[in-house]
Amino acid sequence: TDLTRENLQNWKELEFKEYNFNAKGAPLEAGHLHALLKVRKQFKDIFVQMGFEEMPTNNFVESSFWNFDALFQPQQHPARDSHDTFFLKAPSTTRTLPEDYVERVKRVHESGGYGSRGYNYDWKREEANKNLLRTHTTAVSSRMLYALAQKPFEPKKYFSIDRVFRNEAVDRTHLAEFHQVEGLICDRGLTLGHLIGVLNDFFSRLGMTKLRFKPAYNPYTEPSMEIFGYHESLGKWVEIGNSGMFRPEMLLPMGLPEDVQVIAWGLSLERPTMILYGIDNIRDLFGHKVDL
Ligand SMILES: COC[C@@H]1[C@H](c2ccc(C#Cc3ccccc3)cc2)[C@@H]2CN(C(=O)Nc3ccc(OC4CC4)cc3)C[C@@H](O)[C@@H](O)CN12
Repeated sequence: TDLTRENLQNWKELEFKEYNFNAKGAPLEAGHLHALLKVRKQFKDIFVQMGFEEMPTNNFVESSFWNFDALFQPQQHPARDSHDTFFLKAPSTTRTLPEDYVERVKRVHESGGYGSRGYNYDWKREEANKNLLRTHTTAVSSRMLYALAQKPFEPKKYFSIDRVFRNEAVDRTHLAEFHQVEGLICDRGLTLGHLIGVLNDFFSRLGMTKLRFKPAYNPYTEPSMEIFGYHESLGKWVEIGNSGMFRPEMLLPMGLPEDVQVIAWGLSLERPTMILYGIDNIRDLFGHKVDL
């Protein structure tokens, strides 16, 4: 019917069905935030609330120097061979390193110093130049601490949450890559007690209020502790991360003052996400069939 004035009026004569206010609306086709991204935001919010600044992690490619040598990880360490690490073919080597700092790292590996015996081996520059996919975000922490040491000292709290790559056999709970979460505090007079305190604070914000610590070893931290937390709903103790105090052999060649310590800890994003969302096969975190 054409839109004449009288036609527009005739709706008054039409019979309308009673409006059903209980009818459900049509389901909205909406997207979902991926569980990993929701947990990443949860961790980021916790770090920001605790006064931590985020480190720039936008370089998956790293030199062996920053990923290993700067951390006092010896060149013959098993983690540094191609069974555990993805080395790059092109560009296979890094271009620039701070030469004076490289000299101090070479010396502390070969003959110690700063009160350390060192490892007593021939440190090779070619090994340090090899490019790789970073195996931990601790490579970013070493860059940040070196940069901090080039200015008059001020205490800092940094965190990072990003992808790391390990050339390992994949299985139900391990992929060749995962997201590492890392926090560090750099200040004068820090002790293991401060580390235990900040870990209790950090994990209590995740609902883990009972923590236990077990002595552990990392090449770049001494002492080191594995962290366990009692998970109420699982009703059992779960391993929730690793931690320690960066060694003087790492901090002093950077130029940090002798009375400055750095406490640090790390965990993953995948494991807490799997626990928080009840996912028992890590592949269910990825791929098309996700409906978290
Ligand atoms: C090769 O994979 C290592 C990974 C990953 C990990 C381990 C250590 C570090 C580190 C470090 C570090 C140490 C010293 C200084 C700086 C960084 C980072 C990631 C998780 C670390 N882990 C881990 O995330 N477990 C975890 C964390 C949180 C959590 O939250 C609860 C649900 C609320 C539950 C579980 C422990 C285990 O899963 C472990 O089997 C697997 N680990």
